[in-house]
Amino acid sequence: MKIGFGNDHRGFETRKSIIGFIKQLGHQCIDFGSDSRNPVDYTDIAYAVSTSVAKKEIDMAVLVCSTGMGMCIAANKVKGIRATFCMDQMSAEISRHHNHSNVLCLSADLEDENLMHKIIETWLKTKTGGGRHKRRVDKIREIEECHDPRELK
Ligand SMILES: O=C(CO)[C@H](O)[C@H](O)[C@H](O)COP(=O)(O)O
Repeated sequence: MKIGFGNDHRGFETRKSIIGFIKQLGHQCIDFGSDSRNPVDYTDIAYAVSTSVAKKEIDMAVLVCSTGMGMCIAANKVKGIRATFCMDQMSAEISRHHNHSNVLCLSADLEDENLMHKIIETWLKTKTGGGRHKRRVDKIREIEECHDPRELK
């Protein structure tokens, strides 16, 4: 598969190892940066990577920032993106099987390299579930299509 990767300055230290690991698993890895310790806004990286997933230029993507949370919030603003923040293999598996996650967000400061690799491997190999899981993900798509926040009182 074609897997995107993006990090901000806080994720810089992990990038080499993660890109290498994704390739080692037999995937193509498309690097969206940032290849520098200079501060960069996680929003810009998350937007570029998520847009590429939404346009189906790439299949899925991994994002890393300090906590993984900023990347996750920004990625989920892009239509078609189901970004999940995972801290263990079980949440990685469920986020794929139940929620059809297409962007995985990781924390450079709370997860070590070995754990990140295990999470990525599990996430990439887990297939999306059908039945009730697909029905619920279809409902997420409906919310995305129809929800107008101006209707909220
Ligand atoms: O959004 C975040 C926190 O949830 C990201 O982890 C960023 O990496 C972090 O905010 C960057 O912080 P910095 O003090 O500007 O390095």
